[in-house]
Amino acid sequence: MGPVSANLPVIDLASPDIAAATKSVRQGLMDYGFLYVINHGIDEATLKSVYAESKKFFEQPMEEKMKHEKHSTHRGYIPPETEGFEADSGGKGDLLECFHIGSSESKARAVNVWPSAERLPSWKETMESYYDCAMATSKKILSLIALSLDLDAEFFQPDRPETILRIIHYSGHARESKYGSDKGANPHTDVGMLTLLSTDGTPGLQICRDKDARPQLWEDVHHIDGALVVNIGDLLERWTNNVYRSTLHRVLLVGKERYSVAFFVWPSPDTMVTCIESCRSEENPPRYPPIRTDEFLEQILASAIYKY
Ligand SMILES: O=C(O)CCC(=O)C(=O)O
Ligand SMILES: [Fe+2]
Repeated sequence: MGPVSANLPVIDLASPDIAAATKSVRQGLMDYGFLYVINHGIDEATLKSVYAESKKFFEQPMEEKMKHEKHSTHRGYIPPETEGFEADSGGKGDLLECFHIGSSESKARAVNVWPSAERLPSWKETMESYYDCAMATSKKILSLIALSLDLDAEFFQPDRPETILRIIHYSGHARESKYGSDKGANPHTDVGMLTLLSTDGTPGLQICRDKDARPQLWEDVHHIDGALVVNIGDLLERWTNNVYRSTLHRVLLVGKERYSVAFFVWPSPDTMVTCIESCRSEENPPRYPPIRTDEFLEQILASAIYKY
């Protein structure tokens, strides 16, 4: 059997038919935990400059990139094969390299690190501008998700969101691996509330809807021009009492370089995550006790393969 394609719903964020959009969001998050969004408000020129700047950073010599290596507050450059170790992958980390930028109003007061302004004069401005666009788009999606759960549209709007903008580069070839890694990104779920993903169109992203099935069935998430991919993380899965799914995904290498940009949104750290009313019933009683967002993230990050 050849590769299977995931048939994710496409949500038009500019559609006046909110009821229809809400219904598709619900179906997509129940079936896949993944969606496409179109008319998302991030224009092509913005994305183009993000990719151009991303390329400029990753093209630099390793020695230059390592000057910005990620520090204890998770901001900065992460070289290949340092993260994403799967429990059973025998020490094979992700082949991707990436750069993390966080929110400036973060609880931890973590400071961002930036490439040298002399070498890359437009880098910071370009990424900050994308950050703002991605946040505005994420807020629109969070409204639809809230409506899809019979909640007030504002329910998930974080007042002090914790976010990571992750600029990613895949070299495309496993032969560059030092430790025998063979995946761009090992199978994982995202930990937070919402992920907004843009790619340069190069394939490789796959999802597995039933992580316990053997053999696992991996479905390709194809690129759609003009669309962004959205998925939810473990925190929203818990909040919805497992009604919405935080789906396992990975990135295979396809023999060609690949660039992508992921934007991870978490609620404010003091937000209580308590089973949403419309997600509980006699047949589906609450599975988890209430927990504060920061406590949940602390617990889950201890076991997750990604530490952000
Ligand atoms: O690069 C991609 O397409 C996905 C990246 C991803 O899943 C992640 O960074 O969590
Ligand atoms: Fe992910």
